[in-house]
Amino acid sequence: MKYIDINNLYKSFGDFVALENLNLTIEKGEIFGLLGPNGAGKSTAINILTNILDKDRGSIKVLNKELKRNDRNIKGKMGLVPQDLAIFEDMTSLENVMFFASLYGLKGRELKENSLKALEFVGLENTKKLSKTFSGGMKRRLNIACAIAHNPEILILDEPTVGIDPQSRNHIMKSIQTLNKNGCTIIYTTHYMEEVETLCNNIVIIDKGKVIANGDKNSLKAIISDKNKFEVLVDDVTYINKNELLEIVGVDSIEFKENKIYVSLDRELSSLNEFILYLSSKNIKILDIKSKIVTLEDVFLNLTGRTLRD
Ligand SMILES: Nc1ncnc2c1ncn2[C@@H]1O[C@H](COP(=O)(O)OP(=O)(O)OP(=O)(O)O)[C@@H](O)[C@H]1O
Repeated sequence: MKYIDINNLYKSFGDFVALENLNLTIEKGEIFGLLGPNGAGKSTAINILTNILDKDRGSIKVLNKELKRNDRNIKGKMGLVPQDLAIFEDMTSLENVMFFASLYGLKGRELKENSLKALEFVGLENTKKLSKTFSGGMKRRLNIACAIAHNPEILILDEPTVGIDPQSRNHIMKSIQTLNKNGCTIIYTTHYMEEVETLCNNIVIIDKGKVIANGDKNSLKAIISDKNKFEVLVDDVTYINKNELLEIVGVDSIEFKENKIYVSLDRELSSLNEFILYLSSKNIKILDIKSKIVTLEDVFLNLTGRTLRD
């Protein structure tokens, strides 16, 4: 069953087109991944969906009904974890969660009980300490607690793990999976493809306000199933010209990391031979070659010629 259906969503800021006829469908009960590099339009789409921003045109249907501005019923079913922390630093964790839950109409005992449960769920204690004393990871978890105390049917998380320690990241990943198992539909936006690969059933990759690929992770990877990826360790990359390598027939993408070259090659062509001949012609010593597993990052690189974190 479709929970959200977005059709031809268009938004510009002056001359700049942030969303160019975006189409997305989110099924009830799934963890939906919205993947794209910085500036792709993820937050713009989320902000329109949550009524923070007005669209220019297009349609958004929630549970088959066109989303109207300030529809309280639909808003009450949603929880938003915004990209920028939205907590009051001079309040305790419980005060923060109770404040946001009260905006959704919770009162009295239910307000306190739900807020305590949300804090426990994200692994935060109810202390007298003010939120400003919390670590970055704790603040991120509090940000999530504030969005779930009213038990939303759909939770939208806009890059919830930016700049946090691995322990908090793991905790957040697990919390999202548990919420989903308990019936909450999740929209997860990020530019960390590893998170999307771990969490999401369906994934849409957007770039420059447009969908460039969608499907589950296996069907997305199948887009480049005719490619082999290698990690080539060399003694020196100084004299390698990326453009010359890209001119070799069958060389699809090239990335450098220190003395390693990551190369994606067409399986059908003998481009590996040509690639090695090029390195030899420059007197570059190959120290090691490893075959690599294809990731969603490679899919993005293949489709756009850029990495997600360029
Ligand atoms: N209010 C605004 N005025 C002008 N331009 C804007 C505004 N909001 C967003 N943009 C531009 O629209 C584009 C899409 O921004 P958006 O925040 O949706 O991207 P994003 O995919 O969420 O990226 P990030 O991961 O960096 O947040 C960016 O180029 C951004 O500069």
